[in-house]
Amino acid sequence: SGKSRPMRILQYVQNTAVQGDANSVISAVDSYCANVEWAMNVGDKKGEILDAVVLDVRPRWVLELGTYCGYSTMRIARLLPPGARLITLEMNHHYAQVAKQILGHAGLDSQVDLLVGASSALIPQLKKKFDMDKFDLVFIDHWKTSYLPDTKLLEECDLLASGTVLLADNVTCPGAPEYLHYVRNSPRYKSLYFPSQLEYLRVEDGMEKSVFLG
Ligand SMILES: Cn1cnc(CNC(=O)c2cc(-c3ccc(F)cc3)cc(O)c2O)c1
Ligand SMILES: [Mg+2]
Repeated sequence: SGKSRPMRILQYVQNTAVQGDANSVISAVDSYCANVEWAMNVGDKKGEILDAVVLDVRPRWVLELGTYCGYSTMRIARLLPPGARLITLEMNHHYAQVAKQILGHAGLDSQVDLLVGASSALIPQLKKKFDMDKFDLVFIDHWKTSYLPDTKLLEECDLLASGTVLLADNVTCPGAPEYLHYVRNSPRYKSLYFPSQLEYLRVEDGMEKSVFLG
């Protein structure tokens, strides 16, 4: 039952996870997607790399590109210091609707602003909309062909400070070759690859951590 895969994930979360307990919601999504049907969440293995980066950066302002069901949104939001904000952009209305409900079940919706629309249209509005200046951390996990143009747009909109960390999912599978070449060859980034596995599968994937040097 459940019309879509995101709906089926939401139903499983609502039926099995403890309301207000983010870790139980994260575990519920992982067990559903590992045992019932695969879904493109960052997953538990790469999720531990994401957690470590969030804890290291201790960001005040976080941007996520690509919300999907809100799995990585939860992983980030549950680790944020008080007063920090996570803005997540999703262009698919149905995914956003499901993510909002999953974030609500986890009790994390107060730290998160979920915007629906094209990242290329939303990014230029963020400073004014949220009265903010620079992001401390950007998690990139949307269309793989959008990674590079949106990174250049973040630079152009002056949303990156010296020290801002970009963390990109799927740089090996499905891959983001143009993005990788850019961050690894530009003098404006210090880049490092974190090898891992594609969510819920024994397939190589990894995340690229790139520090903007200003
Ligand atoms: C429809 N859509 C809305 N947002 C997006 C952006 N995300 C992805 O495309 C994405 C894809 C895969 C993946 C798919 C098939 C496969 F065989 C191997 C990997 C994994 C991920 O972690 C992803 O983030 C896609
Ligand atoms: Mg991904």
